[in-house]
Amino acid sequence: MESTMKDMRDGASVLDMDPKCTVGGGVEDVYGEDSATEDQLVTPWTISVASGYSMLRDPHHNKGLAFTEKERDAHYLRGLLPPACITQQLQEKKLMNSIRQYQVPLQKYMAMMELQERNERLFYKLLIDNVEELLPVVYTPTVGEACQKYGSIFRRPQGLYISLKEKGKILDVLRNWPERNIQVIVVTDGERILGLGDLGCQGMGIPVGKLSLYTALGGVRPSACLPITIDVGTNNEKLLKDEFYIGLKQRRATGKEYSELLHEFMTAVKQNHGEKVLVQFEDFANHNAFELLSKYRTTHLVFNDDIQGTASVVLAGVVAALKLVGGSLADHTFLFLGAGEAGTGIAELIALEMSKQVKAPLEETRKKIWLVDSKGLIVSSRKESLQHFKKPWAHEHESVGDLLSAVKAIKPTVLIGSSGVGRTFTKEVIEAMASFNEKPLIMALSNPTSQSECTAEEAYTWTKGKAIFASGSPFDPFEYENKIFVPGQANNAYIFPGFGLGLVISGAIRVHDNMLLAASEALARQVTLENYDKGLIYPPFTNIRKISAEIAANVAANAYELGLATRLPRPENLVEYAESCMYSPVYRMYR
Ligand SMILES: NC(=O)C1=CN([C@@H]2O[C@H](COP(=O)(O)OP(=O)(O)OC[C@H]3O[C@@H](n4cnc5c(N)ncnc54)[C@H](OP(=O)(O)O)[C@@H]3O)[C@@H](O)[C@H]2O)C=CC1
Ligand SMILES: CC(=O)C(=O)O
Ligand SMILES: [Mg+2]
Repeated sequence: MESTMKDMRDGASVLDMDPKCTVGGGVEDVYGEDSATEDQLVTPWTISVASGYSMLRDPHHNKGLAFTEKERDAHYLRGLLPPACITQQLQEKKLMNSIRQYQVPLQKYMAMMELQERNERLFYKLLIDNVEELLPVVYTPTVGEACQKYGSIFRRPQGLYISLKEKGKILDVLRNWPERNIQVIVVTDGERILGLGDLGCQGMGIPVGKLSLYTALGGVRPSACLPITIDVGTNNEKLLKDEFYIGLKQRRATGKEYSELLHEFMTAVKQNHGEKVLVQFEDFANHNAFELLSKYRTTHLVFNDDIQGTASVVLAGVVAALKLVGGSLADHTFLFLGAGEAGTGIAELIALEMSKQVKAPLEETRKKIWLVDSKGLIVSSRKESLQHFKKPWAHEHESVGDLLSAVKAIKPTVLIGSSGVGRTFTKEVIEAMASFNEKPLIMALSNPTSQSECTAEEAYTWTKGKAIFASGSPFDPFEYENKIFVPGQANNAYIFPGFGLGLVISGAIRVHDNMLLAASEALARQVTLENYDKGLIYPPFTNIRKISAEIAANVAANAYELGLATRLPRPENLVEYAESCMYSPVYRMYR
């Protein structure tokens, strides 16, 4: 092989070589791959210089028709592109026109993924400039369907797959990733993908989607983002029987086998990427999620989006809603349907904020918060049999078996859905909320749209327009009795991009609960009077980069106060500093 390479460098023509080396119509079997028999090993050579044809195929550098005349000359692009030179703005217009032609959301998703693989900057330009329109395409709800069908829409692998097969070799696998300066990893094991359950290896759509938001909404460079799926098998029978399933066809590893693999992963991450890489756990089932978070929060920079990010975004919405419904946090009574990661995570952060505000112990403020799980209201008589994360919520009360009875018994002012089960806020439940509340706050957090506890239309009509409503997946504005109601989107996408940016720019080495409060506070104060007038408790996503910079600055400030920041000296103006660090998708000019 070496002599062949040398001949090439010395200018020997491919045609001078043994013509028998060429098969299947090819004329350049420079590396002898075609001539190798099937069981003969060959080296998969790659050309790494970004110029000419390879530059057009490289999504980090490709600009398509936006390459200027000068660039076309300088980078061997003449003839490889049609003559027209157009601007990035025109490319954007053309692509938006074409994406809008697709009627099926999954087709839009695939068009966006194809763009991301072809021209990364254009992908991010589109996403940033059209965020309200494209968020439901690259994120919830469409990403849920994409994960369900990942096996059949899968073209090129995105992200890094670490399966049980890689046990003992995870550090090597991490080193296979082409980028070196990773700042944020989003990792899932695919067991609780949105409210869609165990999608195994096909859950990869989630880390990929979350990280595109890290870049588009939070300004973290795409090359600093690494999506990872850990494949320990799946208990999804349908996938196990699917011949096109892309993951390990075995039931999920549990216990020691699971925790050893995860430990090897966490150790290798720190070894390969250092102390300051942020690992965001995403869509793990709750029987692993809480344990992973508590195990690694003291040794790594880790954050569980479903427990902590969701808590921060919901607290912000509730605090903002106080301007509409009145009273302080401690004046309200909360009832959750769903006592898992999201439910108990939110409950704990609300109780923490309340305890800071009223200077009362957490044990006291928790009493303002009630949760219902699949077995009914969580009460003290159930304590022995409850999972550990539910125990703090087992208050004194008689048994209550269902949500409607719980609503009638507790009379909450705020009703939060985090069950993953669609249409569980029935007409009776919502009417009951409206019967004893002037303005009931109703949050249907479950994703995707099919799992939402109720629709915006149901919340507004069943409360006769009294509800303040927000949901995890977006709903269109709804007209009721000649008034337009605009539902907010209570989704952790408001928090994690800015939160992560704040950790990155301050060089934080650990996540502290106060940082979640800081992020929440920064988000709540972005809601304007104009937003409130429309019934919104979150600012629109159109301003998300500004919002993310504010969140990042607040989180970073907190990291400095707590002595957890390593980027010294502390920048004077953290908002400006955060903004200056944010990735811009505008094309760079090439020399
Ligand atoms: N909007 C957002 O930003 C976010 C939304 N979510 C959404 O929240 C949902 C739940 O996520 P997560 O908390 O992680 O999931 P978990 O599996 O941890 O928790 C689900 C909870 O819902 C309960 N539950 C399930 N079915 C019913 C039912 N029919 N009636 C009453 N309770 C029920 C479960 O009860 P039991 O414990 O008895 O099994 C469990 O307590 C998902 O749909 C997810 O997409 C999650 C994170 C962020
Ligand atoms: C939004 C999110 O993280 C979830 O639904 O799991
Ligand atoms: Mg999630």
